[in-house]
Amino acid sequence: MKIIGLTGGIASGKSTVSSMLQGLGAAVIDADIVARKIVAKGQPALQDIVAYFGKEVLLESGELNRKMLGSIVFKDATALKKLNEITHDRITEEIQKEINWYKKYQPHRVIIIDAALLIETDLKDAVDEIWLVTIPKDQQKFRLMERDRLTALEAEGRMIAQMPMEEKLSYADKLINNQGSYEDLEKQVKKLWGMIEKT
Ligand SMILES: CC(C)(COP(=O)(O)OP(=O)(O)OC[C@H]1O[C@@H](n2cnc3c(N)ncnc32)[C@H](O)[C@@H]1O)[C@@H](O)C(=O)NCCC(=O)NCCS
Ligand SMILES: Nc1ncnc2c1ncn2[C@@H]1O[C@H](COP(=O)(O)OP(=O)(O)OP(=O)(O)O)[C@@H](O)[C@H]1O
Repeated sequence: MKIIGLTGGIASGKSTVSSMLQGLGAAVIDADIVARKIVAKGQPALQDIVAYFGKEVLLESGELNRKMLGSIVFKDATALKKLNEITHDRITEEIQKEINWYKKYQPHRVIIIDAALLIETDLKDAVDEIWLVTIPKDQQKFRLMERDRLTALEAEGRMIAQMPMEEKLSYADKLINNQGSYEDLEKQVKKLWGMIEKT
């Protein structure tokens, strides 16, 4: 079983690529979904978040107010660092558990770990290969603003919270260029999938 780390900046197209790979037969673990799971109501990570950020970051239901926490951390590097300290080890641990579950109960030839912060965290050590989705900054910003209905300033805040793409290049085993159409993207994904099938 091969474990591939699929990474790239926010809104570069990772989820689009991972759903294409899922269609071709890969199992996908999405770090954003895992990140939601570990801050669910009653989880220790949520208690740590409330202890640091205060009850204001909770909705009336007692769940995390993600929009509010996002608006705090993506314009305050110290707050983001604290949130990362609370969440990252727990996310990596949960992903490792999910990998083990797949190995035991539902073996797949390929598992994709879809994670924006794969290189920035210990997750890079859990994968056999790193695939990087690349996109020019302007296009990334445009797609991010469109998808999440963000202002230019909000989009920039999220983009600069991540390692620049140029720095990620040296970690990548394969590059996927998402500058073109969905069809261009799918062609590249199918080609990479074909290469795995041959190994
Ligand atoms: C700040 C939070 C509450 C905002 O929630 P929201 O629902 O608005 O966004 P969502 O979780 O869907 O993330 C969207 C994208 O933002 C980017 N992002 C998320 N967290 C971070 C972070 N800590 N640093 C940099 N970029 C991040 C990623 O590209 C991610 O795909 C949430 O992102 C969070 O809890 N982040 C900390 C956990 C984490 O690092 N998750 C990313 C795992 S790879
Ligand atoms: N080739 C493409 N042409 C046009 N739009 C695209 C293309 N690829 C992706 N998109 C769009 O760009 C946006 C970002 O893509 P996607 O959600 O896959 O990014 P992501 O890297 O998973 O983001 P995140 O880091 O937030 O999880 C989405 O609205 C998606 O539909």
